[in-house]
Amino acid sequence: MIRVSQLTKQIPGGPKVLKGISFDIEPGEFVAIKGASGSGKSTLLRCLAMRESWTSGTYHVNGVDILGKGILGKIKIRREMAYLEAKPVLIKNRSALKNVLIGAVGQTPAWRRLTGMVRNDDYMGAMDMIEKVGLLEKAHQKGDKLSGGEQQRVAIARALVHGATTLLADEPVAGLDPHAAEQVLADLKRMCKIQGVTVIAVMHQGDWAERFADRIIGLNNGELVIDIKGRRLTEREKMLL
Ligand SMILES: Nc1ncnc2c1ncn2[C@@H]1O[C@H](COP(=O)(O)OP(=O)(O)OP(=O)(O)O)[C@@H](O)[C@H]1O
Repeated sequence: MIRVSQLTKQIPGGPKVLKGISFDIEPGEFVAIKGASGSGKSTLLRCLAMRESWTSGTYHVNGVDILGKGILGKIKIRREMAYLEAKPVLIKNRSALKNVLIGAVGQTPAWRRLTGMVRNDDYMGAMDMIEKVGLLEKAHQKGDKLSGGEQQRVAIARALVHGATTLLADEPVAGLDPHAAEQVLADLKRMCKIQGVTVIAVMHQGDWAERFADRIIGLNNGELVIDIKGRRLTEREKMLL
């Protein structure tokens, strides 16, 4: 379980971007973060990924005090949680399969990324995951020949093959056409349901959050103003975001 208590983020000499945010997230939940531009969504996600320092608050993952553990806490987060950017960074001249096998920066040793060397028995796991994200027929296509949605699905497969149990995705369907966006979100949902993967995704545009997420957390000016499960936002709640 992910337990965040009183997370505050003050930019030195600047604004207080997050103001006492608290929530618990169970394994296998698909949580969407909504809020207007500048409300603090990306900062919250980066704090969960430990890519941004916390000004105050406590952060427990499966009972481990992440902030109390210093660098070891950061390593645990990097190992167990994958941060997916809106535009995933793939190695352009390597196939989807190689990209999944080699892993992302921070997940895989540099020598392995540079040489592209992989163990034979890793292939099976990677192909399984590529099949789960519906890209079996594109497994040997080069990274730069994949569409935006396919690249995002390779990034999801890559994160899961390398042991991530939580995906932190910042606008994973931004810039995708509706069909591709639907495929990416359906993949994420399937991973939650079948594999028990936890997904926390910034999804402000359209009604994607209502359609795919189990739960919506809403931010307004750095404060958590909405936390609902299993239903759509009411008109009044939409006005808060
Ligand atoms: N390093 C920083 N220095 C100064 N201000 C910052 C910094 N990081 C974030 N902010 C400010 O904090 C606020 C929240 O930023 P954040 O990127 O988290 O918002 P967001 O909700 O993700 O916005 P968007 O939907 O536009 O991406 C913004 O007003 C932003 O300008």
